[in-house]
Amino acid sequence: MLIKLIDVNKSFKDYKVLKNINLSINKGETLAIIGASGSGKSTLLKLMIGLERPSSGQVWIKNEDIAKLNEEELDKVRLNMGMVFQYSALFDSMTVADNVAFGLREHSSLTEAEIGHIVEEKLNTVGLKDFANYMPNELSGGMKKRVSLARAIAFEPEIILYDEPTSGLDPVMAGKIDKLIKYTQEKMHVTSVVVTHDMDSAYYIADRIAMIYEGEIIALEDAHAIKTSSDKRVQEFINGGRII
Ligand SMILES: Nc1ncnc2c1ncn2[C@@H]1O[C@H](COP(=O)(O)OP(=O)(O)OP(=O)(O)O)[C@@H](O)[C@H]1O
Repeated sequence: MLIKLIDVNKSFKDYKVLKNINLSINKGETLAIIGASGSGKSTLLKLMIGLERPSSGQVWIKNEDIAKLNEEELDKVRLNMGMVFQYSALFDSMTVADNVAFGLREHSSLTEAEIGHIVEEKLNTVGLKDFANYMPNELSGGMKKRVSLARAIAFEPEIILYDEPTSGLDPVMAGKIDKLIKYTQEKMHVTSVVVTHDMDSAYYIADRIAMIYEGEIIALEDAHAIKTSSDKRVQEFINGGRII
């Protein structure tokens, strides 16, 4: 087990966003998290990387309960994790190559030559080797997401968390991102957690799909079981409210 949440609750003031979450994610697995807007998906992802702390419960990443760690200890755990944010979160004043190199420069003792080599290799992986010297504002949304992915894999982390990686992209670009997510799993044996609204993407990339409804996990199954679920809330969500 690489990630394990035990009895996790999260409230903002009096509002309970996540209720009694128990979730185990295996090494090498891709888990998709689906659910309506505001159901708590992003909060769940943030708990897994320590950007939010649970109000109660445990968040195990490998052999550490990160809910108990201070910022410095958390930083060490995060070196083993990559995150692809919803809006890419690139530094606008840095080139694509510098964005990908940023974490390596901050957190490793690699030489500039070694970093340059890694940046080239990762940009090549995401199909952007010719864009190293571009600025983020010269790229499309899908290209920015790919740069963000290159940055997330630069450290060769064991875990990658994706917050809506295909939202706002056309179907072809969304398909490219999905293939890259699958590539990181198959070739790099990464464990991935992907928050998405995109059911085609969830079916394609995920070993299992977790559905959150009003802060609770109401289904945790493979794609076939989700598609054929007898739970009305699941059917309504996956069919976009169009009950069939
Ligand atoms: N820092 C915060 N302070 C207060 N409330 C918050 C905070 N972060 C999230 N919330 C609330 O928690 C709820 C769940 O938010 P979250 O972003 O996890 O939902 P989501 O399922 O990812 O939604 P979406 O699909 O729209 O991104 C929302 O009602 C939101 O307003």
